[in-house]
Amino acid sequence: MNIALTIAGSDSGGGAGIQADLKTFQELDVFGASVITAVTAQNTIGVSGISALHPLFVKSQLDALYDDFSIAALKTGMLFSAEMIEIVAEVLQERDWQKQAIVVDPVMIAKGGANLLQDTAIEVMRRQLLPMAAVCTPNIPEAEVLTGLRIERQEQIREAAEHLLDYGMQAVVMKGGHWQTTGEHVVDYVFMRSGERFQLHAPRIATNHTHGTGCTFSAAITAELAKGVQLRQAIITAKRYVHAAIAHPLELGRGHGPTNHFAYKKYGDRGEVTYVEG
Ligand SMILES: Nc1ncnc2c1ncn2[C@@H]1O[C@H](COP(=O)(O)OP(=O)(O)O)[C@@H](O)[C@H]1O
Ligand SMILES: Cc1ncc(COP(=O)(O)OP(=O)(O)O)c(N)n1
Repeated sequence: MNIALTIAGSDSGGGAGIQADLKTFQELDVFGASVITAVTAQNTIGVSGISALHPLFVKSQLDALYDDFSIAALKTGMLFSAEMIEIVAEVLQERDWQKQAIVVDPVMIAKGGANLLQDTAIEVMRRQLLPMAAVCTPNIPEAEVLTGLRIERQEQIREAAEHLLDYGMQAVVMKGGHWQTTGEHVVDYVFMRSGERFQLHAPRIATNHTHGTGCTFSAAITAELAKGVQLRQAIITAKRYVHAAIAHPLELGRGHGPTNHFAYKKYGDRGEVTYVEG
């Protein structure tokens, strides 16, 4: 049984954060372990409170896992503060980070507008975490913050991705959920260090139930990597997983409802996700 780890915040509403990650791991047949960085009081309407754990207790959780388990792949989600990122990076350095596939989802702002990463943490994320990533999965606003570049035209997506690849990661997925939102399709742009590039296309689903899409996508990549799947195929399968989760909403809550983590196993992706080279 392959073990995947999520280092992220708890979403009491169950649609994003640790809860989305563990559901995704389970559905994709890996054993999920978790290190909680912060607890949020959250539902589909928004975040009403955040209580970050002490970074030393985050270290205790990581040490407890590494003293017992062999982690095949891990993802980071809500890390909240510079101190938290520093301690996570320090433990990963001590624990042979090169032997694990690391997925960095640079979570910054929840759909309801709550800030999940302090401004002072951005530079620490750039310097200490991004260089360890096998893949980083920013949405377009997150990519703008990480690179300091404006992304208004398609060629600027490539420029920003190349900037991110310079930090040392093997691949970057620029998620298109927030990009050209009037179009019929969503496109995610994948840039690999090897020079390989491809786009993932899917019909844009008219739904309010997109809470946790980014967490679910990065968790699915992590699960596939934990099973030993190559990075390109892991990204494609993850896209199919999250697309199915959006396409079959559960209609829960009064705001941005959660995606359906059961859907991929039940219905597949209906063949709606395609990829295009370049
Ligand atoms: N309305 C939608 N229809 C289909 N796919 C979507 C939709 N919204 C987001 N996605 C997909 O969900 C994944 C997460 O993207 P995004 O919503 O941009 O991330 P985040 O939650 O981090 O902001 C991407 O693969 C994106 O293309
Ligand atoms: C605890 C926690 N972590 C991450 C998020 C953000 O998740 P994301 O997948 O980006 O989805 P939205 O919040 O944008 O819907 C979160 N809300 N809570």
